[in-house]
Formats: sequence, C-alpha cells, structure tokens
Amino acid sequence: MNLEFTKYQGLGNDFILVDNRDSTEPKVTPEQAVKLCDRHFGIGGDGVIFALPGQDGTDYMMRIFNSDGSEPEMCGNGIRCMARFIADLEGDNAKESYKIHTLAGLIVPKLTADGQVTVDMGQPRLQASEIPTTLTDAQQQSVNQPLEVAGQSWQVTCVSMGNPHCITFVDSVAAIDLEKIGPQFESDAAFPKKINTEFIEVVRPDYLKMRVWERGAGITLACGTGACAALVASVLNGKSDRKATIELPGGPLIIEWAADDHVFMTGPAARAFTGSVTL
Ligand SMILES: N[C@@H](CCC[C@H](N)C(=O)O)C(=O)O
Repeated sequence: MNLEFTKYQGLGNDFILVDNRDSTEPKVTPEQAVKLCDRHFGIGGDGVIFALPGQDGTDYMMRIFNSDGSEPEMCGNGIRCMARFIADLEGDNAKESYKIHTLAGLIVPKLTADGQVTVDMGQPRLQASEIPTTLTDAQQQSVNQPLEVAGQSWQVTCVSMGNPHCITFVDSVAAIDLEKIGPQFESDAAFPKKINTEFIEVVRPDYLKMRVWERGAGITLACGTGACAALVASVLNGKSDRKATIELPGGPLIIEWAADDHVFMTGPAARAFTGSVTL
C-alpha cells in the first residue's frame, strides 16, 4: 500500500501527518509507525499523527503513535502541527480555530497569521490517581515528593496534561545525563503508565529552561504537554509566574496557566515536506 504523508515540526519535535479523514481507524499500524519514524531506514519522526473524522460535535479527531509504536493520549506540539495540516488541507475553507477530539478530551488550537498556534490545552490534572502515580495517596497531589532513581534522590512533581509528566527542578539542565537517567524515570515502578520526564532550570520567574525525555520517544527537541506540565509544576512549587517562556532545545514556547484553570500554549508549527512511501 502507498501512503501519502506530510512532515511537520513544532520546535523540532517532528511528526509524519496522515490524512485519515476518510476512515475512523488509523491507516498505519503501530508496527508500521515504528518503521516510518526510523531516522535511518524510514522517513524519520518523533511520531505519526492521524487526522481522523471528528466525533461528539468536534471538527476532527487526532490520534498519535509515538516512535516506539505506543499510543499517548495527547501531544502538544503535535496538535499545533495537526491544526496547521488541517488548515493546509482545507485551503480556502480553513478555519481560524478547530475543535479536536483527543484521547485526553477536547483540545482547541487557534491559528494566527504569523505562523504561531495558540492551544487551549484544558485543565491540568493533579491527583495522583489521574497521573497516574503511586508516589502519594490516590486523591492527593504529588508535589515536591522524594523519588529514588538511578541511585540518586530527586524531588519530583507530577502533572497530567492528559498524558503523564514528572517534573524535577535542577540547577543546570545542561548537566543532566538525560540519555542515562531518562529511561530509568520512564520505567520507574511509581508510574504504572510510564512517564514523560522534564528537567527544569528556573532562570527567572517568567523564564525557564527545559530538557525532556519523552515516554515512547526518548530525547526530543521539545514537548508541548511537557512545557505545560512544567509551568504548572513551577507555579505549584512557588518557582514561577503563571505565565512564562519555556526555552527548549528546539526553541521557546509561551505557556500560561490562566485564572479559569486552563493552560494555554503558544508556539510555531511548520510544514517540512510532502511525500509518499510504500508500507
Ligand atoms: N511531544 C509531545 C508529547 C508526545 C506524547 C508523549 N511521548 C507521551 O507518550 O505521552 C508533546 O509535544 O506534547
């Protein structure tokens, strides 16, 4: 079978986008997604994203496979790319904003003329059972909790943006051996659905630096849900303002935890190239 695709990236977090509007099932299996994401033997990407028909009154549904074939609930940079992809597909009929159904619920991206996309990412989920994590009792928040990983003791805060995140504040993100520590956080027994791990250096209350090890994808240049979770964790720990720039290896995101409890993410999304591949 021949598959048409378009490659998009948001701050270097890159995805293979598939026009799946004619079917409610992804056109690619998780095993095929692993092959397509391979940077040496495939197209290369951090994941494959499917633009499916909407449901429950939404415009579209987004599903995504990570580069290891696992299926996450949400992807922040991915949904900005998906919004740009849909607008490109719709051409003159493109809307300014879309209601997108995800496995994490309704997400609303809004495209702006300068190439940026602002996304209403919904409310962060903070109870341990919602992350999920066993670090604290199910109903409690896991804020500034001790966790032993790789023979070291860390103070971590857990936040779900539909997908799970564990945030640790460090003096220098550059000094973190992400390649070694990341996989150990990801598979720690405290996280029954595994975890995305963010290390945060607070430069100023309105400016944070972040590096990430993503569940199912490893080190990436940026993580939108991770940046949102990191801002929420920073506020909960009294380390940042409710609006801040988060500098990632791929560039900056602006994140705001608004008074209505919704988190808003603003960043770029751009088309890289279009192609077709035999599955
Ligand atoms: N890069 C994404 C997150 C993708 C999903 C993640 N790897 C998971 O398994 O939860 C983002 O920009 O949010």
